[in-house]
Amino acid sequence: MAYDKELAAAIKAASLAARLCRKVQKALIQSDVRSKSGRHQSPVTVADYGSQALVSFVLQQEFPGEFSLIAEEDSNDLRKDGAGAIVERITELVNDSLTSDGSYNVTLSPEDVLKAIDSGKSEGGSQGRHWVLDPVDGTKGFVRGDQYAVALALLDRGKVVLGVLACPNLPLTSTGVADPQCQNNEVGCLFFAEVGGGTYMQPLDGSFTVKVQVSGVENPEEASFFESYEAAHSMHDLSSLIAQKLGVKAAPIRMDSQVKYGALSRGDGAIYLRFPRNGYREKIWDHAAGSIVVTEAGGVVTDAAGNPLDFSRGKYLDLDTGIVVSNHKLMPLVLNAVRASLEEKSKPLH
Ligand SMILES: Nc1ncnc2c1ncn2[C@@H]1O[C@H](COP(=O)(O)OS(=O)(=O)O)[C@@H](OP(=O)(O)O)[C@H]1O
Ligand SMILES: [Mg+2]
Ligand SMILES: [Mg+2]
Ligand SMILES: [Mg+2]
Repeated sequence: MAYDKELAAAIKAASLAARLCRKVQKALIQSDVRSKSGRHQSPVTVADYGSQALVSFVLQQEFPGEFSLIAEEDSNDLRKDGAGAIVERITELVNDSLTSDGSYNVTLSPEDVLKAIDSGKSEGGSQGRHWVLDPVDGTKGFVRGDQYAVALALLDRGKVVLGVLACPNLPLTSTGVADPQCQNNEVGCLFFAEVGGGTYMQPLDGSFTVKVQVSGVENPEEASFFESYEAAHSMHDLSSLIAQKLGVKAAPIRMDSQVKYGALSRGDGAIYLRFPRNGYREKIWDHAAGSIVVTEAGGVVTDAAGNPLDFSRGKYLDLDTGIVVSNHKLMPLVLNAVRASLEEKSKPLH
């Protein structure tokens, strides 16, 4: 396939980053978590920075000279007075991960780490190739001890051509995967997809691979749906109205991050509804890897009006109100319910 070399490098980078995150989540201490400066404060941890430095370093080693990365974090807060100790801690984590892997015989300095983090400042767009990274997607979930993902994708001329989602806390076994190799209690999955090649899942150690498919459910009454764990990230009252109109019986599955896309790609549920509050602009790194993982598994990802997501316009996805995911059979029904619910919500109260 056309992007096999890139896919192998992405799997390697995301697996290493996932191992780093796992180590941090196990030992998470108060000083590892900071609030990002700026108007919309959100948490960021040594794992977010360490993961971004590691993925950026590995990709630059594998593809020297032709490197463009759009990633969530930057080193601004790490270059402020008093951040020395945290930069040391990140550097140590990154070097430990590189040593444990063994394929790169290097020790990075704190400045190398800061530079690696800052090489994620590309603007993306519709020309050329760009890597897209969310080093820890679902940082709130990560801090809570719940679900999170390392999400890495490649854009080629504005289209997502491969995606890797490492989900260190997602159990391998699901109701949707009837493979005897998966019948254990192991936790930690990696999903990967290349355009035209389908979607696959592995345990984090890569010891086996299974092809996955989205749910084939056609009757919405039998479908269950995913939404954000955080009520501030998606309007739960709106998704509940949509589910009611569809006749969905099951309670929503609330889960942090793009792990929702991974779980959906193997049929754990059939629908994902995401409705951020007015004014929120979606970033490409929150959906690029997840969307190809679902579409290559036979699903559809659109905005609330049914339009495909456009990853070619820079770091934002400019879209109509929300993101909706399901299989092809359910999609028209889901979009009708979305339309009806949005209309109902926008009617003035008497
Ligand atoms: N206000 C608001 N509205 C919508 N979305 C927001 C908002 N604030 C943040 N974010 C982004 O949501 C990312 C977390 O993904 P989810 O929303 O799927 O997970 S969660 O269940 O809400 O934690 C989260 O990703 P990370 O920052 O990588 O954790 C954010 O990019
Ligand atoms: Mg964040
Ligand atoms: Mg994110
Ligand atoms: Mg993030």
